[in-house]
Amino acid sequence: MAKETVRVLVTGAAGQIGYALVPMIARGVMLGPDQPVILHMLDIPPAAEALNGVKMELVDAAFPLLKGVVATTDVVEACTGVNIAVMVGGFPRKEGMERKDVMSKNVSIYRSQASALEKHAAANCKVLVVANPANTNALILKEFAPSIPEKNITCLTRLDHNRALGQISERLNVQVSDVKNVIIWGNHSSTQYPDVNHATVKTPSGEKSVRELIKDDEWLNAEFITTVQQRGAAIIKARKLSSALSAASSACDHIRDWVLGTPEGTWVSMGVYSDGSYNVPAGLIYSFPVTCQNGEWKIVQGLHIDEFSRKKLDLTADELSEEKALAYSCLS
Ligand SMILES: NC(=O)C1=CN([C@@H]2O[C@H](COP(=O)(O)OP(=O)(O)OC[C@H]3O[C@@H](n4cnc5c(N)ncnc54)[C@H](O)[C@@H]3O)[C@@H](O)[C@H]2O)C=CC1
Ligand SMILES: O=C([O-])CC(=O)C(=O)O
Repeated sequence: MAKETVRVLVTGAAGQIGYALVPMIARGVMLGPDQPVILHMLDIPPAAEALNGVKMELVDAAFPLLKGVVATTDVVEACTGVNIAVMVGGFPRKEGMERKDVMSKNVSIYRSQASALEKHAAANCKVLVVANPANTNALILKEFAPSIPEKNITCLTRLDHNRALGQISERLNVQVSDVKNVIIWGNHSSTQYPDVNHATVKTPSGEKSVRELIKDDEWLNAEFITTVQQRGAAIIKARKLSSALSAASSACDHIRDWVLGTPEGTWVSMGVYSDGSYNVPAGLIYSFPVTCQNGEWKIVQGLHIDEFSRKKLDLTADELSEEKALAYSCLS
């Protein structure tokens, strides 16, 4: 039997991530090759003409799974009936800025869009915030949409997770698909902690730990971590624009695994509302290792956290607490 059509909202759809993301969704990369979709695309009036151009290209591409396109600058029309909301709209940082430098502009957008989603989205709508500062925008969205269950509001750290997999695979000269269970803890910022202590690689002689194979703790505890933390800035330096295709692809990975489930024995990183696991303060949107089943994520429990890691988990939590305070000061 054909599946019921799913409505997917992409905000900031005329921007560069939007341009990479909407064709992926229309091709089934996000929700599967048998899932029909209707795309809702929102942008602001100065981008209306460009947004219409994206809509024209979607029509021209004749995607079999694409059952309709709503392209609008009206937030209510954009949010009405959506099952999945990917929040990309906002102001990206430029070279030399930290992600929190775009705070005041973006938190006020997320506050107003929270209300529209709360009132008009489908019940049980799943929300992924991509726009920076991603964790804090998601927290603001959660606080100003109290009737959306907190488990439905997440932010993107899958790009950082995928970057960590990529660095390990390059270093070991193995397929990226054979590396798994890295963890991104904390903020989608330069304080995030990419942790390989539980990561493994599939080898012809079975699964081996990444530390055992790399045999270079100095590299793993320093250069590897800063490379992943600074990758966004490195892309901006190289492209003069922030990452787009990798962000779009990772957003698809995030939603796909959330909706369709993570493979047995594999976890992924998602920014989710902290329940105090691993002594991370409750009330922050913090990136944890999660597994997903039946459309629900669950934080992986019981992983050993050594002293080095503990400090890093706390440092990025402290930054998120500061961001939360700063966001509230921008709103008042
Ligand atoms: N979490 C992550 O891993 C990543 C996050 N990002 C963030 O994603 C966001 C988007 O990046 P790009 O697509 O490169 O930026 P962009 O500037 O190309 O596109 C942003 C779009 O949002 C639109 N927009 C602005 N205000 C809006 C509003 N109130 N409602 C709807 N649309 C609005 C703009 O008109 C523009 O079309 C940025 O905040 C960027 O920093 C980027 C890469 C990775
Ligand atoms: O660095 C930026 O501003 C864009 C981003 O979030 C990333 O590439 O991780």
